Amino acid sequence: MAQHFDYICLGAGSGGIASANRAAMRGAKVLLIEAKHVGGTCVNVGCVPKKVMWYGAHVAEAMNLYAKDYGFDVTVNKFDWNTLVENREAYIGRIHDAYGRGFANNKVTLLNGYGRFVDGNTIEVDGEHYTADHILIATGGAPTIPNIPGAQYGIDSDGFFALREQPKRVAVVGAGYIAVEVAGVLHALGSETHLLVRKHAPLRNFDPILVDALVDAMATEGPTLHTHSVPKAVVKNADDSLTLSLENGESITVDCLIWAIGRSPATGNIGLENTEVQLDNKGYVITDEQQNTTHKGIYCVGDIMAGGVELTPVAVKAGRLLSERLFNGMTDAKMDYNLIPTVVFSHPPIGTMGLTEPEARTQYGDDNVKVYTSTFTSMYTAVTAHRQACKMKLVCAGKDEKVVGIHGIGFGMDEILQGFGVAMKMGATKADFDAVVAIHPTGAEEFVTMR
Ligand SMILES: Cc1cc2nc3c(=O)[nH]c(=O)nc-3n(C[C@H](O)[C@H](O)[C@H](O)COP(=O)(O)OP(=O)(O)OC[C@H]3O[C@@H](n4cnc5c(N)ncnc54)[C@H](O)[C@@H]3O)c2cc1C
Repeated sequence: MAQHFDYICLGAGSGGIASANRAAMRGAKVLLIEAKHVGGTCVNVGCVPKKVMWYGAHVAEAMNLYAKDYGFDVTVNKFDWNTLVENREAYIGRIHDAYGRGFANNKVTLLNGYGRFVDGNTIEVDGEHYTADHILIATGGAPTIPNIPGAQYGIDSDGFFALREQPKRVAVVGAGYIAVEVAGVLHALGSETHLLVRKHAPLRNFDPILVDALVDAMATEGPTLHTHSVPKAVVKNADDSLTLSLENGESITVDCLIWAIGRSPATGNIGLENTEVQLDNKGYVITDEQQNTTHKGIYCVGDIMAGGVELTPVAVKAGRLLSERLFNGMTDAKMDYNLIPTVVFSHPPIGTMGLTEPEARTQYGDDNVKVYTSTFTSMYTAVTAHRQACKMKLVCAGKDEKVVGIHGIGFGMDEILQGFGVAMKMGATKADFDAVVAIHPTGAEEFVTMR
């Protein structure tokens, strides 16, 4: 006989865990099903290992680019990739343990296995049936591999985190933030790194000030950027190296090829044909603004949601709000997908929120947009031979100069943005920004002193 629960969460990634825990805290009997590792993409092959590698890259940059001018006579005998990876995985292990304690405290039942819908109320895992009044789909996504000859010789971002040896020469293909971050880390840690993008620059949808500054930083610091580079085929050579040929006739030979060209939703094999859940033409689950799918009693949050924003805190917040609605009487609870701040852990890091300048000009008209910018040398690098620029922009709209976009690239930007996000969410104007006394000397103070 099927075991019955109030709520089943399919997928124990960012969204599933957050929703399961919150539902259980509100008294629901919850089953959380996970096919691989608790924590999903973010904890195992996303944000967490990525940020650890980025910190590793920071240490390398501090020693290689800056230490000397701060008076340190540093001799680096070697860098042991495996030590970094082992310490990273041990940390992830501790996060897994913490999840386990959380589930025990909240009385969430965790089931290891691959779940499929049998019908709108039933999930099957390894031949057993589990029923629930409410079911959440939070199965996330997976990296996309291009459909070209020899593509299988490359690895994806999951494969990057599985590397137990540092590649000597590596090509990262992709123009999104994952490609930029992976390439930046490998370069800083000492791999000869090539970043190949289809068009004229990476992160093309970001504000131009960020794109231009990132391209400038790559030109002086690396990795080597190859623009207008569309992959055509990959060949494995006798010495195990890989030659990637491009549609523009060029080719590049490396030891490791990483595809970072985007992600696809994990909706293909979960039995949705046995429900009335509708997908869009790319396979993402269609929901309304309260995370309801087209099948009553089935919900969806996170990376597989059509029109969503593929970030961990978005999945977490949507999952929690859904549980508050279903199990705590907050009938109006819904996620606000507007004005979501985000950071790219590039070198230097990028922080961005709201409209880019071109978007604001289209939305409000040229006459109603005023832009403030600031360019300076990050003080961290002001005393060193190697200088690094910091660039910031405020995009303001209307007579009251409401801040509708905030963009920055430079040292510390990853930690700067969150507080400004609060201000923007509250509808702050340029005058509100100016009314705040600057914190000196910081990079952040530029955002409240722009003329
Ligand atoms: C390299 C990389 C770096 C990233 N960096 C950041 C970052 O810095 N900041 C940020 O906010 N976001 C980042 N992200 C994005 C972030 O990881 C995702 O937005 C987030 O994990 C989405 O959560 P989710 O719950 O939708 O799905 P996931 O976290 O992907 O979880 C889905 C889970 O469902 C499981 N599953 C799938 N199908 C089934 C099934 N049938 N049965 C049982 N279980 C199943 C999967 O195994 C997985 O564990 C990064 C992603 C990548 C790939």
